[in-house]
Amino acid sequence: MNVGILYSRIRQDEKLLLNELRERDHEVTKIDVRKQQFNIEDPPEIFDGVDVVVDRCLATSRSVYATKFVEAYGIPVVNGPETAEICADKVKNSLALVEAGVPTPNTDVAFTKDAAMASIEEFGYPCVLKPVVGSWGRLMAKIDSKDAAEAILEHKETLGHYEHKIFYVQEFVDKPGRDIRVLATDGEPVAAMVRESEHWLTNAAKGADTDTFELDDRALELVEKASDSVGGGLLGIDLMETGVDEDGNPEDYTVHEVNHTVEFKALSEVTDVDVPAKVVDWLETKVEEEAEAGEVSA
Ligand SMILES: Nc1ncnc2c1ncn2[C@@H]1O[C@H](COP(=O)(O)OP(=O)(O)OP(=O)(O)O)[C@@H](O)[C@H]1O
Repeated sequence: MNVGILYSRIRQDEKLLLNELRERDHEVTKIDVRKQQFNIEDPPEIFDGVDVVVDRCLATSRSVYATKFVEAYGIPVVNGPETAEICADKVKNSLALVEAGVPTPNTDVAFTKDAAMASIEEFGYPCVLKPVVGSWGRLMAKIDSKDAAEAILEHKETLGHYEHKIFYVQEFVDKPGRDIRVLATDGEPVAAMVRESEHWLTNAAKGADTDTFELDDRALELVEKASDSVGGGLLGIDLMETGVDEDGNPEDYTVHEVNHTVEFKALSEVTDVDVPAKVVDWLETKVEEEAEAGEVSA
């Protein structure tokens, strides 16, 4: 098959994917989105012969628009634009999870400093303020006091980009010093890891320690539901444990986020699972299914 990779920078994650595809003799078309003009009717030539497109754009806005074009050109794309749109925005992400009955941290959205302050006081201290768009834990604030809240809100209102004027206030989850990242393809886990840190942000990008994690039935159920809630695809599903029993086993979970252009280098390093191989297996199946569906409707 000919796999188009939408990208603006080739990271280690993309290299892993490209190596696996080439080892299996698949053709790879690298599509640097910075160099394309996406016409509303005629696809750029680079898409000729491409069977499936994998979106690996770093910038969310590019992901959302470029995948929309690929879909309009009639080429299967993972993840699709609807999924990208939900995952790219924490508000849409939270709403989708709630609608699907997936436990997720309670969240308020407010449009003014005063309304946000009322939410913060309601949640109590500490609570969390997140930018609606962003990743790697950037510009996230754990608010420990009213003084801190006032300062952060004022900074955001005065200095922030317009997206920072949407205040996303969330309850603080007292997790056991770690969160769980599951890489899943259409709700089927490929591998999972815990990210452990003394810092309240436990993102791998922030230097957290990582280790493998065995998913129990409840986690499996939530991963499937969380994936469905955003339309499926190759996703990174982030969970926090909301309690652990005497033996250190999770009592329940809350899903705080589903990521659409998920990084898997850190996971590959920690697990025995051949992550890129699993991802390419899934892609191959997807393309076969698309081809069969095309033959049936033809
Ligand atoms: N409500 C919360 N209570 C406690 N800790 C939280 C909460 N929300 C997030 N965290 C911590 O902050 C980290 C980053 O959160 P989140 O995933 O929402 O941010 P992000 O910028 O989208 O990160 P990434 O892109 O790596 O997923 C999580 O890994 C978790 O450890």
